[in-house]
Amino acid sequence: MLVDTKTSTTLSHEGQGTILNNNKTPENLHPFPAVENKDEWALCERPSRDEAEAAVRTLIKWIGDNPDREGLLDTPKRVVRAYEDLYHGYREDPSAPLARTFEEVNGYKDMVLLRDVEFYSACEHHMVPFFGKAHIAYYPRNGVVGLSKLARVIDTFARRLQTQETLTSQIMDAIETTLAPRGVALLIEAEHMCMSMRGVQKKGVSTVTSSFTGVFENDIEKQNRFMTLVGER
Ligand SMILES: Nc1nc2c(ncn2[C@@H]2O[C@H](COP(=O)(O)OP(=O)(O)OP(=O)(O)O)[C@@H](O)[C@H]2O)c(=O)[nH]1
Ligand SMILES: [Zn+2]
Repeated sequence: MLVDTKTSTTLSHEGQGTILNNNKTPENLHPFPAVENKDEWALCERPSRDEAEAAVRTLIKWIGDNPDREGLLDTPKRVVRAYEDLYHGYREDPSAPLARTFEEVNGYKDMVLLRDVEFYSACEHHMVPFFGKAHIAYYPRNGVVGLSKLARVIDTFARRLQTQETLTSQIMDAIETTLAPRGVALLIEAEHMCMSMRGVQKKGVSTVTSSFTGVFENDIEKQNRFMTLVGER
């Protein structure tokens, strides 16, 4: 627990965000929560742009360079702008893309599969990229969803600080909760740069996570069909 003396607000650093324990609602809150810790994210406070840029200057000095030399003068601004792009998932509602479904599909009820959806994320331990492909399939219940919307859900969660396991489970939860299909299958394969360019330095390791719900869960044949359609790796 930390106490912010400027505002006399009690802050806690448990979980993914800074939690304001009073009932005030500052204007600069991050708007959209991850599915499983909704209350926590709804209360996550955002520092000012100036504070974020000052933090980048500090890191430049920490690594041993001079933030006042010409080539680095605008770098804090660029980094903060790049972070807005790289971490845009924090400002997006993961359930929004799935809100609209199409029922006029002539009764189509079989599997819909998106194969090889490229994504980029960053590991929450080192803030270093991990990237790869997601393969996602579902059996429609009441209608189908626009294909790009499933890719948007993947990006909304990928563009946050993540572990691959959490990413997998959050994508599944969002689809289950919002679309409520008869079943969902998800396979994610990714390379973690924190394992290849630093630390243990093992290049080319593919980490694979998977999750099956609904009609996929206890049906090995459906799981095998999904894996066959995804293709031999
Ligand atoms: N389970 C899981 N681990 C991850 C993921 N991304 C990175 N890691 C691992 O997170 C671990 C963090 O380990 P720590 O021992 O706390 O940190 P560290 O001292 O920097 O570890 P090294 O990476 O081994 O140098 C490492 O083993 C990483 O490979 C992920 O998505 N899921
Ligand atoms: Zn890492």
